[in-house]
Amino acid sequence: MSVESVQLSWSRPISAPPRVDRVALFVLGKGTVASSLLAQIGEHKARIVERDGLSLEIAGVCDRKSALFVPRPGGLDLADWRGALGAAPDADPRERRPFLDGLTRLGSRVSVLVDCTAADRMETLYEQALLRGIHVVTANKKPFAGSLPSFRRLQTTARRCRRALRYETTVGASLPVIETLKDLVRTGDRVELIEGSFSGTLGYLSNELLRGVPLSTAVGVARDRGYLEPRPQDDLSGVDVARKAVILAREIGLNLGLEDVRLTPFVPAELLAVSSPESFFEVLPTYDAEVAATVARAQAEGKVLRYLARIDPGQRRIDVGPVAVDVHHPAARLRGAESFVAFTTERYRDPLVVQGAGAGGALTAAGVLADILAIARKV
Ligand SMILES: NC(=O)C1=CN([C@@H]2O[C@H](COP(=O)(O)OP(=O)(O)OC[C@H]3O[C@@H](n4cnc5c(N)ncnc54)[C@H](OP(=O)(O)O)[C@@H]3O)[C@@H](O)[C@H]2O)C=CC1
Ligand SMILES: N[C@@H](CC=O)C(=O)O
Repeated sequence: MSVESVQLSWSRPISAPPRVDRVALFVLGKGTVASSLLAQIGEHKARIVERDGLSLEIAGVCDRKSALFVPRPGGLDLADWRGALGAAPDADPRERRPFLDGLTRLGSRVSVLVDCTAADRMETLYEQALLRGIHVVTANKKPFAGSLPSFRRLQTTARRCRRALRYETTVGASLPVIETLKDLVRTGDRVELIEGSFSGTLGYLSNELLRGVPLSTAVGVARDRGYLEPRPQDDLSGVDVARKAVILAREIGLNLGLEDVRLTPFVPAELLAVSSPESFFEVLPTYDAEVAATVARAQAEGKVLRYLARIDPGQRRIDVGPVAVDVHHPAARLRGAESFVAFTTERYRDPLVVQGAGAGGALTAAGVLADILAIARKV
């Protein structure tokens, strides 16, 4: 290369205006996580343009009943997205393909389907998105803890289509649990044990029960703070923790599913038989005394009640349930809605521990946003 051509190629980027790439998002859900995500995008949009050269545009948003698609540069006006969605026509949640096609037609540099629901059978929609060149970011655990063949097919489709499928927030909200585990596996470490307290909600409830707060009161506060699953029975049955454990187990190559988890619920089984969330909240106070007595028994023995998960790859075994731990146990020190995940590996004989608040709309939304930005910055 001549001196002249080097000077030319240097002078161009310095004088050119910084490039801004459009990132089109289609958001599923308008609940705790989705609404925090839209608020955060609205608040940080200008800074993200300036710092990362990325213009995040909401091309569409939907709930169970309606869907709104805004096929114009700039996307949805975030000042009144709720009103606009409220006025949008009804749309069958099983038929989202036209929105995916619309998203690809926008011609943005990056398109992302963002799932902030806990809906079943989203695997099909994710595959349809990936096949159209759309990346997927999701907080929904079900597609990763459900049918093993569907989960593996999804991973293969993402790889084949060279599109990202990111689900960091499915375990520990915005805590860097999944990427940490992926890095251990990618770099050839051997995971010997994964243990921890995977539920922000159950961590919070355990702490409140220890302070003498009735279960029903504590669950009400957890709901108001946005910690609970859309179906609170999923938290209190331990199924939400079991899903997280299955997700982590599959990351280390274990072909296990929910049916393999040895699960003991957080609350008496009869309470979990109540089907709707509304009736669940009604009958909850009936169980306050029984749950308080269990906590008191552990306290009388100088122990602390925690809800823990343990994944033992050697035994191909997952255990999830309440454990009365010694006061020196790492889980005994957790505060508020904190979670922790400890990885014992060939390299980390003293476990590598990820710990911090593990639930809540703002934190989870920040994790979803981080996943979106990680994709857009790479493309
Ligand atoms: N809250 C938290 O701390 C964390 C949550 N998560 C996960 O994030 C997801 C969302 O949680 P959260 O925001 O708290 O739940 P919410 O109940 O607040 O919101 C769920 C939203 O999903 C919408 N929805 C349900 N089914 C569909 C569908 N088929 N198509 C479009 N929209 C649908 C609901 O619509 P409608 O409004 O019509 O009912 C609702 O707006 C869950 O999977 C949860 O496990 C993950 C980590 C932490
Ligand atoms: N309900 C869940 C939310 C995050 O996954 C929890 O409390 O951990």
